[in-house]
Amino acid sequence: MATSLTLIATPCTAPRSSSSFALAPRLPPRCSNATAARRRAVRATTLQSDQEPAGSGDSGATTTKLSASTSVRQERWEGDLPIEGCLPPWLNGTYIRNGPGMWDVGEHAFHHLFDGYATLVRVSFRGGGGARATGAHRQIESEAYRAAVARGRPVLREFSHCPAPAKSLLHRFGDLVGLVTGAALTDNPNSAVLPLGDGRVMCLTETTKSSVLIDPDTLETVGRFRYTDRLGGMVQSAHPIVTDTEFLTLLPDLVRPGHLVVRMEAGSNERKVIGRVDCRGGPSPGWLHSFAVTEKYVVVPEMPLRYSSASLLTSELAPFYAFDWVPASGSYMHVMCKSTGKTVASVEVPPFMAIHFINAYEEEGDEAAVVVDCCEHYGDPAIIETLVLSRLRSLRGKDVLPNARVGRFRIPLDGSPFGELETALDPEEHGRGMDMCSINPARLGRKYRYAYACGARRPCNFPNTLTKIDLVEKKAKSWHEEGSVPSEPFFVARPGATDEDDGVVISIVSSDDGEGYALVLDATTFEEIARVRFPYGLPYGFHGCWIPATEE
Ligand SMILES: CC1=C(/C=C/C(C)=C\C=C\C(C)=C\C=C\C=C(C)\C=C\C=O)C(C)(C)CCC1
Ligand SMILES: [Fe+2]
Repeated sequence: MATSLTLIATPCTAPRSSSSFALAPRLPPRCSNATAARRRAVRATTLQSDQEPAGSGDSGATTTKLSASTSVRQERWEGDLPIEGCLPPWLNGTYIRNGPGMWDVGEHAFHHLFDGYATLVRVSFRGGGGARATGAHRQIESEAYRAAVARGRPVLREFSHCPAPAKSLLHRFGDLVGLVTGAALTDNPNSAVLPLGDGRVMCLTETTKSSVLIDPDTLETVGRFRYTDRLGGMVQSAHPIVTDTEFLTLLPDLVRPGHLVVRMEAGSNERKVIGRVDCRGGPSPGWLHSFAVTEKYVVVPEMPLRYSSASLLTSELAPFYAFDWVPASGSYMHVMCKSTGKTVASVEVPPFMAIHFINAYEEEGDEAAVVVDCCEHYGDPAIIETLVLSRLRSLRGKDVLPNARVGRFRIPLDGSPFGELETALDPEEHGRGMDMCSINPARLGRKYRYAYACGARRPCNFPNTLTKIDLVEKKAKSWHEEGSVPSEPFFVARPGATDEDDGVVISIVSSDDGEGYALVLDATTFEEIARVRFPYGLPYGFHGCWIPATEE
């Protein structure tokens, strides 16, 4: 494991994605066998194997293996990728994944998975006759990242890292201003990557200042996304709900515990308030990484893992980094009508701990309700500590991943004070672990059958399978390869499909032996149909997106 990082600002000479299909040398023919595909040299010309161990195999650069929790060794790389198996003829477009790929800077090694500086990984596919794939990775140039590289240590507050207080009184005053204004918080956008309805592509995490635009072809950081409204706010959901027409998100209010529900039209930079939900427990809002919507409603969760205002304002870590676990404060679900901004239900629910919400829908009739599904950790915040890097690295193969289930809330819309939380299917189906979920986006906010997630093949200390969960039959199918860590399975629908699971699932896999590849599964059968190998291992990443190719 490297504890320091040499940054190599590598000029990319390899062709770029959209035009690269035309320029790139021919890759192995469709449905080539794995050996033949691997024998073809990957053009890894931008990897500087003399300076940094970059990978393995045909690139010629062999040494230290990169795996899920090893920092990426170069700022960027771009090149052609060999395809093993068959890409579906309709799979034309670009998959981009965001995540915390760099946990070491200068002499500083971060402590937690969530701390890493954002690394984008891109795979552009062209299926059909003469199938091709190109790949790339690149660091997002946030202020946090650039300052850390320049100083050889982190300068802003990351998830588990608070910079030491300044020595001089004058600088301490500066620190205080930074804390109160939020300027001391990171802008490292390592969580989601989202194509907006107007064609721009945004990356972000939970600080409002972290929203940036990137170029999906070059992965270059275009610049900060500047909200032109005056809503301010230090934090936001890392998972806005984005459609062709709008961007919906929540802005937690840390002073008067609650959340603003806001909407931004495609093409605009101005968020407008739909309404406000008051939190019912205290002393601050429940941590809100993601939330759910139905066709009519926005569902605002409130769990007992709450923002620690004291931690955020004093730059000292709380028991759970930026959060306090306050079980006595209760758990609630609030439902706001999108068109009126009125809260139509606010119910107490059994204790829960959820980072990622899967989907929600309305049930009509005498017992009208909103059903909300999430990756639920049995009301226990232990998962946060499981994701400490030293544990991820040292406890491989040990059965220390806390149990998780598909938690299904039923929120009655008749004014009843309580909602229900049940387990949607036997958790043994997915190995008692599950998180990092996706659905067919056409089912967003509607009744749906399939969820894709990372599950567990025990013993394990981290989710290590891809799983397709059938919420009707209450069964799951899984993909697993010994020693491999797959990231969020991302569903891409076949153009023109009507069946919910007609498409593919894409995930990027980091294996213990230093391999990195994009895996393409048939979403119906959940069988592997192709893999596209990078010439080096890839760090773990969080969330992906799909950008269909435009007609040529
Ligand atoms: C959370 C706050 C901050 C920073 C957050 C950042 C930088 C990233 C959060 C990423 C998350 C929550 C990823 C979740 C992944 C879950 C996994 C892999 C689960 C696996 C389970 O089996 C600030 C900005 C520091 C301050 C406010 C709060
Ligand atoms: Fe997330």
